[in-house]
Amino acid sequence: MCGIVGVVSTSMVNQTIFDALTLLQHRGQDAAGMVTSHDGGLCLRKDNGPVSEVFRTRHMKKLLGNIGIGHARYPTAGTSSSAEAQPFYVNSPYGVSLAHNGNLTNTAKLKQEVFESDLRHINTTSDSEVLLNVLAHELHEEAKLVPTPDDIFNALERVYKRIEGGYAVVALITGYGILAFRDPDGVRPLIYGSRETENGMEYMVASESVALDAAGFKIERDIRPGEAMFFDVDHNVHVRQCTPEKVARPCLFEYVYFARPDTVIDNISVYKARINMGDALAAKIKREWGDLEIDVVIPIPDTSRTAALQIAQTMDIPFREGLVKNRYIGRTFIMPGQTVRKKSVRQKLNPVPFEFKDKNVLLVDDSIVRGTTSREIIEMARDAGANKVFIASAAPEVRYPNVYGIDMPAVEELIAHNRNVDEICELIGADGLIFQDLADLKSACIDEKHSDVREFDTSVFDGNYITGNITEEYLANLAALRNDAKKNKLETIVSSDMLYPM
Ligand SMILES: O=P(O)(O)OC[C@H]1O[C@H](OP(=O)(O)OP(=O)(O)O)[C@H](O)[C@@H]1O
Ligand SMILES: NC(=O)CC[C@H](N)C(=O)O
Ligand SMILES: [Mg+2]
Repeated sequence: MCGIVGVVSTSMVNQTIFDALTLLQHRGQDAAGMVTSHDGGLCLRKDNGPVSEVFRTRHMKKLLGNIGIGHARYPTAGTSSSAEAQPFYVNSPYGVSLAHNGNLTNTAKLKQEVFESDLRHINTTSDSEVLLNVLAHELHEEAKLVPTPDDIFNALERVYKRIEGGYAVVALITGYGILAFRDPDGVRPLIYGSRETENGMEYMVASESVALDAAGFKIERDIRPGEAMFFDVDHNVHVRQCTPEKVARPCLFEYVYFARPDTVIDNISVYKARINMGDALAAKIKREWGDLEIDVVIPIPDTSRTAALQIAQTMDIPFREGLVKNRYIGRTFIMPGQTVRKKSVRQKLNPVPFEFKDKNVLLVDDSIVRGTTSREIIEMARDAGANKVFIASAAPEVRYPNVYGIDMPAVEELIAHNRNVDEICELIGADGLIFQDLADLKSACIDEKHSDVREFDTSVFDGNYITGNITEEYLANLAALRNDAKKNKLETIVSSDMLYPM
């Protein structure tokens, strides 16, 4: 779920992109990068690490120009080597840089085509580098020394025909402008806004509205599924619908976990959705555990806070911050590798013992995926002297792999795979466990007044892959390629090979 941003400005963009990436850091904390363009030249900085570490003053000083794109990476394909940090760049045609959020689901086929028909070289195992080369090839096919927006859109229409999966993309075409586009189902989010200045209009396109708000850009609208926008260097905006018009079916997990609560995706407030999730879950708890004595509701920080507070209020039970979060440790779920994830839960969350001692505690989390967090927290609660430990999840059981940009490739790693609620409860060591129902989660996210979205990508909960091209064989290959053990091995090979020294 990387964070992407593109800015066309009337003044230097480096600080604006840096600030936007900082606001999108929760979407990817492994690597960051930025490309800016100045006088026909390009400045690129990317590396592993969080935004504040990747861009030091010495880099910022060199990132010159009024137009640029940025990326905050959570690796979901390839490896987490610095060679796969984004934006990626190819020099022909024009010099194109690209930042991508999501996953392509036909990377292997595309890669072969890129080598054998497009006669291009791919340097890494990243799906985003393949995507960039497909775009570059199709732009090249237009054979225009000076491409018009129509030439660019014509090329992009062919890209849409070739690529499959979930994607939101920003690409800087050096000397011409920024191209932004979203997959045909709108699985991955992308929004744009404008800012009026004395010197003219400025535009920002980003994964989440929060990046626009903070920089003072007025939100224009979400980019529609299958729609492309081109912001040219003269600050004109061009639009083309490249695939048949559809209502977006955004990823339901964005509302559950990925997005910041103050973001609005496809006109649905993430905060409101999480409040509604709390209401629905409280109703289920009352229904199923009506007679249970619960003394205190404790959220598992951070993301579950909004829903947990609502549960406590609805059920008239005290809400307490019984777990203190170390604010300097990132999100656990998007860390690469189970060992580091497990260790970081303990480093990140510490109990306030008297909130647990002799109490019947209801812990609330937004989701239970591998069970890493809940297992550790329940043990902590018991160590702190809790009488009974119940846990409620604002999302249903995650039973299926994700193929559109969340790194959940192997079903065996999912705690709910082939297990019922009682078995999961036993495994995480709780006295009781409740999951939200999928229908309730969907209703919590639907906002009929503000948004036309009625359906979501719910694949991780029900195995229904909306692109229609996901076979058992594909899933088996994905699991074999990207399970935790295999990933560790790949990291070692790639980093020692120094494929792409920076
Ligand atoms: O069952 P698991 O595999 O542990 O995954 C689910 C947990 O991971 C996420 O927290 P994370 O620490 O990533 O981020 P947060 O601080 O935003 O809650 C999520 O909010 C759950 O707490
Ligand atoms: N989380 C994402 O959107 C990742 C983008 C791309 N698949 C990568 O791994 O770099
Ligand atoms: Mg969490």
